[in-house]
Amino acid sequence: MTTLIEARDVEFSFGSTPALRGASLAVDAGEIVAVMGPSGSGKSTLLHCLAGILVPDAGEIRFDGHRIDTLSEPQRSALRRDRFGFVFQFGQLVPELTAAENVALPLLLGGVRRAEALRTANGWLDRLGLVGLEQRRSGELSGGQAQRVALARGLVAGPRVLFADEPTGALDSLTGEQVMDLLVTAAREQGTTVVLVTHEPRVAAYADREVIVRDGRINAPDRVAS
Ligand SMILES: Nc1ncnc2c1ncn2[C@@H]1O[C@H](COP(=O)(O)OP(=O)(O)OP(=O)(O)O)[C@@H](O)[C@H]1O
Repeated sequence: MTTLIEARDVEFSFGSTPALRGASLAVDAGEIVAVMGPSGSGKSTLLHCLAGILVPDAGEIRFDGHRIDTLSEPQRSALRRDRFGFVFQFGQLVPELTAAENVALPLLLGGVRRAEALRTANGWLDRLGLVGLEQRRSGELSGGQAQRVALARGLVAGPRVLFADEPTGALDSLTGEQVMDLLVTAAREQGTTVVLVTHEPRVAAYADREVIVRDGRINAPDRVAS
């Protein structure tokens, strides 16, 4: 297996509050990893460092063998746009845009023409069971529907890595499991690597592997020796 994303001895503080205190983790290409741990242990901060949103105070982050923590903000922003997809707890759809336009957004930002971007977006909405809702705005969707739109937007550009931070956190358990089913199926079909932050064991059970963050460190061995 090839390591696709790696954190080595990563430290990060918000002012005087340490959030990561020497976190190390390696995720293989195509792997689905659930990051678990108590509230405030550093899960979201770790995800943000792995995704090049936050820059660690110390340690290294590698994507595909290359350091990303040393890149400039425009370079990291381009990397996020071109290689990574994101799904957050509250879909964070743009309320003024339709479902199809929301899904098309990453393609439009990547320079794809509008008609083609919307065609691809509609294909994803279809795949995630949202036919007929293409023209709805986020205020006209249920929580589960909005989260499926957010998932479509996270996957539409064919990212190498999907970063999902509590993607089912705002959903009831049945709707959450439907979203996880769709997420895992789509990721496996595309070979997309997934880093999933969750505090719900039922959600983590969809992953290939669980790691536990405690006090800013990865507590469990991040890999079972084979
Ligand atoms: N923007 C911020 N400003 C200041 N402190 C922060 C900020 N974000 C997080 N922290 C602190 O950093 C530590 C780690 O937070 P983080 O959000 O990574 O934890 P988490 O494990 O994802 O928590 P939860 O499960 O509650 O979402 C906590 O002590 C938190 O209070």
